[in-house]
Amino acid sequence: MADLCVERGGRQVLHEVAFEVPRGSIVGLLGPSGCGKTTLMRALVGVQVVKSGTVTVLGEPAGRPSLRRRVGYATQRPAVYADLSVAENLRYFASVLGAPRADVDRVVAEVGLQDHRDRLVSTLSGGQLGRANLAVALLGAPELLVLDEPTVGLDPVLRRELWTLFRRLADRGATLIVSSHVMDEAGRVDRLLLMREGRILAEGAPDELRAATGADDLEEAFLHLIGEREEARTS
Ligand SMILES: Nc1ncnc2c1ncn2[C@@H]1O[C@H](COP(=O)(O)OP(=O)(O)OP(=O)(O)O)[C@@H](O)[C@H]1O
Repeated sequence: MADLCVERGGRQVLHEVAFEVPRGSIVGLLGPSGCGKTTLMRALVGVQVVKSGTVTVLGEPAGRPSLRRRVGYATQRPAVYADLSVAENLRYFASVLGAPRADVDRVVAEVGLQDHRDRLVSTLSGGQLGRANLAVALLGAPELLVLDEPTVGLDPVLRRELWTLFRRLADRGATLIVSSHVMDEAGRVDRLLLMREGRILAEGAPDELRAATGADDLEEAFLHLIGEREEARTS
């Protein structure tokens, strides 16, 4: 991604964003609410109108039809049908995506919804709903997974299970871009992109960011970087 600028509602919400993501790695997109994480992800999957800049995904311009089956996207707001069961949703999306039917069982197990597969989506809890939404993105075993806050509303045990799943997928060669505003999750990724106000404030491995700022934890490192930026702006 190079020099990406995006305007929404007449206001610039991404400013010259540039970064590269190594294949087979998990990259965390971290930043406060409204900093532009979702907009950035939308640009990656090719559903965001961009003002300028280039977005290349798996060697092709973002949004190419040929990328549809190679990129999985889980939006923050669940995009599954409330009046269908979990399995019915997955069978439907599998057929739309041309994914094998056997994938339905695989993804249900991966997100831990085996006991709820025949429940109507409208009767699921928030965490179960989020996992059903995530399961759709896993259909067809895409090479790139773009996951917008996939662990929101989950208890710590489920969050840990999902991160174990993300790591397993990366070990199998998938690339994952995962957004979060929970700092304690940030340590689980290979690389972090710290965002603020539509800009990438810093990027690097969690340990590198901690070392560079002399901070004990990532929250402190983030605050340190913001402080540095403010100082540079006012001096
Ligand atoms: N449809 C829209 N029209 C106008 N402005 C928008 C629209 N969607 C988002 N924005 C603005 O763009 C900016 C970036 O929003 P975005 O959703 O990308 O942030 P985010 O970091 O994903 O936030 P959150 O963590 O709360 O989801 C915000 O200032 C937001 O108000």
